[in-house]
Amino acid sequence: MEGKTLGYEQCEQAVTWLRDHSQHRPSVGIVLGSGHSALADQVIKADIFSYADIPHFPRSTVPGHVGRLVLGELGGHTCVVMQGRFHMYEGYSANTVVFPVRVMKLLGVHTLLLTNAAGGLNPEYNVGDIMLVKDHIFLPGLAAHGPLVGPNDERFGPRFPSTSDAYDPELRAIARAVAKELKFGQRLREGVYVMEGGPAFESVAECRMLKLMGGDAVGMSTVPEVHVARHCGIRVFAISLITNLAVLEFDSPQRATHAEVLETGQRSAANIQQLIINLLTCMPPPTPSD
Ligand SMILES: O=P(O)(O)O[C@@H]1C[C@H](O)[C@@H](CO)O1
Ligand SMILES: Nc1nc2[nH]cnc2c(=O)[nH]1
Repeated sequence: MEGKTLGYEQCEQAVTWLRDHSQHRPSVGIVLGSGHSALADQVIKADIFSYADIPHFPRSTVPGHVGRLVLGELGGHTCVVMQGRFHMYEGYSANTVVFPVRVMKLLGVHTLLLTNAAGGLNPEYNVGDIMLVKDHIFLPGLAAHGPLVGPNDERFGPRFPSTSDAYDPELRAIARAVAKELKFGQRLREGVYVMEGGPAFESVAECRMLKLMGGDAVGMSTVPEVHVARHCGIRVFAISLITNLAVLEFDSPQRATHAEVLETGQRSAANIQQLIINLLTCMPPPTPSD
């Protein structure tokens, strides 16, 4: 496990660097998961930075995670877009995984839109469905392997934040209306995302357990980012693209693969992009009180 703690001062240094290198002052943050990176190509007046050039930023190591931060205009908002995220299974601590979200906070971001690729646990789900995340089960977090473990920095938020209200109901309602306009029909779902540590995909018995626990989809990310975003008062919206179906039968020949995850991501890119851009367009414009 990589051990350097990235705190408030390191966030400030990254923010200073970004403000020196871009005129954009983003109010919306977007994190693009596996196979979703093409959305960043839609950003207008884009300033594009490799993670390698930004002070204290970790490096992307996963195929499908480009490793660039894009600042510019999207859907009428000034946005900062992560073209690729960090995962705990890459060997990064939870503190490192969430560093960019804290940088976003200090940049002035008040709303965070997260995307991920996930395996469908709910038997009604199909590959290509888009699930609005209404809640989560944070398996590493339940065992104190979350980003808020350790000394609490009150400049970010309180010691004991609530997570029962993590996923903003108003943004989900707008997304449902947008999906209706886009005629997504049954492809639009709303459910519970389970985060496991990875990098191995789940065994059949594990998939069965996660389904019994109330999970609709399973993945390896997102919830650490949600925890720190809510900790520092950022409004959160998250979607999972169902890229594959969890294997729930012991004698099934089906296997989850990262190649299938990326392939489904590419096939569904247009739908995800339309949903996010239309959501941004319908989102109330940022006000100073947000
Ligand atoms: O970053 P996300 O959560 O979209 O990536 C998922 C989880 C693993 O990183 C990878 C497995 O294929 O996709
Ligand atoms: N853990 C997990 N992560 C995924 N990411 C995309 N598909 C899956 C999956 O089936 N399981």
